[in-house]
Amino acid sequence: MEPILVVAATRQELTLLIRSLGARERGGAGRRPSWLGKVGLLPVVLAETGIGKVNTAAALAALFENFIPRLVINTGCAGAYTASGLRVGDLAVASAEISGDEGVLTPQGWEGLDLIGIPALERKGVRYFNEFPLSLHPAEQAVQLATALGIPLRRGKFVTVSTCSGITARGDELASRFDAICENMEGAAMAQVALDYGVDCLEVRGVSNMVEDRDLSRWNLPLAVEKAQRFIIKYLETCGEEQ
Ligand SMILES: O=C(O)c1cccc(C(=O)CC[C@H]2O[C@@H](n3cnc4c(=O)[nH]cnc43)[C@H](O)[C@@H]2O)c1
Repeated sequence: MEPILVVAATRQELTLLIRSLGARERGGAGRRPSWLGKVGLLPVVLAETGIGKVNTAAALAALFENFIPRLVINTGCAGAYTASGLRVGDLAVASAEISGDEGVLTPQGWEGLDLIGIPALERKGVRYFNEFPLSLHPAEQAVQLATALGIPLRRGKFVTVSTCSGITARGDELASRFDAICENMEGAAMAQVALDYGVDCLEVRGVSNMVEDRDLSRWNLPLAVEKAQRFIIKYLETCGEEQ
């Protein structure tokens, strides 16, 4: 049975999963640590990619050269945009990922890679510039599971940034430009590499902070990563039951 792969930027975002799945360290993720565990009969590989798009892309390329999972799940925390309806501790599922700061700043404003005319990825005749779709079925399953469990979760577009928005106005600008609900630093890299290798992908993040004028006293990273991991465990259990 092909494993499901779960990736996160930091160890904190995987610790509960590693423990709950009785996972043991393995190789095969390039220069990054990874573990193999099980949910019932379902094998699950967990990998710590490091922060940001470069680390995520490097880790996923190394992993996919080693094996092709049936699904890759990106988890961790995220900053929610003010108009999203999300609150700290809620969950968010990506319908699409957007590379939010790859493009050109012109005198008329920001433009994406389409202005340059060079796509980030071309696959099966489709040119992908800044936006990468995520797989529909796993996201719908996640929404249904959250509804059944009474867990607050919203599905919408995520923005991936290299410069985090520590200013309310910048977050509001990205939210309205891309019609997005939250931001992070890795998801677009996962979605692009998964699309390139033809691997289904899902992204579920816990909201650690609102994207507002930077005030770390209002953040709750431990709550966000715990909520996200507890939900991923439930999701993996439903995948295991389908076998
Ligand atoms: O110190 C800061 O100002 C700061 C700003 C954004 C994120 C952090 C982190 O410590 C977490 C980075 C980590 O978590 C994801 N994340 C969480 N919140 C956000 C956000 O508001 N904007 C972008 N990324 C966020 C991200 O995927 C990283 O892996 C500190």
